[in-house]
Amino acid sequence: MPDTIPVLTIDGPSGSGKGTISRLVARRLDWHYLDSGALYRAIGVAAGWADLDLDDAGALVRCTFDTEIGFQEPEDGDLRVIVNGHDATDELRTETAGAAASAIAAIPEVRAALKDRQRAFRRPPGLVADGRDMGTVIFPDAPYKVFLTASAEERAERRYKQLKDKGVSVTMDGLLREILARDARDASRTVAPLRPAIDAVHIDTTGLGIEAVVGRVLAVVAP
Ligand SMILES: Nc1ncnc2c1ncn2[C@@H]1O[C@H](COP(=O)(O)OP(=O)(O)OP(=O)(O)O)[C@@H](O)[C@H]1O
Ligand SMILES: Nc1ccn([C@H]2C[C@H](O)[C@@H](COP(=O)(O)O)O2)c(=O)n1
Repeated sequence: MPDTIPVLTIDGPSGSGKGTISRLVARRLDWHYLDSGALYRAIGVAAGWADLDLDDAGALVRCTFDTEIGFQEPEDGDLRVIVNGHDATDELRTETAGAAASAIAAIPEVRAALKDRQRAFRRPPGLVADGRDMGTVIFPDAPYKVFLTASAEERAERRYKQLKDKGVSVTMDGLLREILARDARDASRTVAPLRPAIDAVHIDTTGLGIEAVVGRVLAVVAP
């Protein structure tokens, strides 16, 4: 039987604004929110804690089954991610965790093991799901699909500003290289590569402010 709970999928490359926009749109719609990248990041961080080799697919698949991941959303604060009972939110947001997540996400059995956990987020009155394969693999029947992009330079600038505000020392060149490497790995893997669903609305956010993007995404749900 088709699932009648509405889902808005927001996919796109790193730094395109998926997380920021998805959270704001979910709040405006009063829908649930799934940050699917946080699940892959959590496995990456748990694998690091257990000192696992990122080339050991078997160990990473076992780690995926064994890792407990919880989300807490305080009324006025950012989403907190709890990994095996520890608040790992800040560790999850590092570039190291992002790169580990991207490597682990290329393992088909890890992706398969996370499918049902992601689909369980589909609860009334609706869900905004952000990631790389939300519209293509996890919620292919979603009635609303968006693919966000922005130039690699603008995405690197956004990340630079974000990290600088947090007091993290990085260079624009280094960030641009990391973004291009992550784009290439996420788009070239054989299972669920980063790509738009054929029925996704494309929004290029280069030069667009956050509120303008939120408005365009909301217009996809309620034209
Ligand atoms: N349209 C926009 N204009 C300017 N800055 C933006 C815009 N959208 C997002 N940002 C900023 O860019 C940074 C990265 O955004 P965000 O983390 O939402 O991207 P993302 O696509 O979820 O990245 P990742 O996939 O790596 O988690 C944040 O600091 C955010 O505030
Ligand atoms: N649906 C998803 C979500 C994330 N990933 C992988 C690929 C990303 O580089 C990495 C981190 O995601 P982010 O937090 O930056 O959105 O996790 C994926 O393959 N599929």
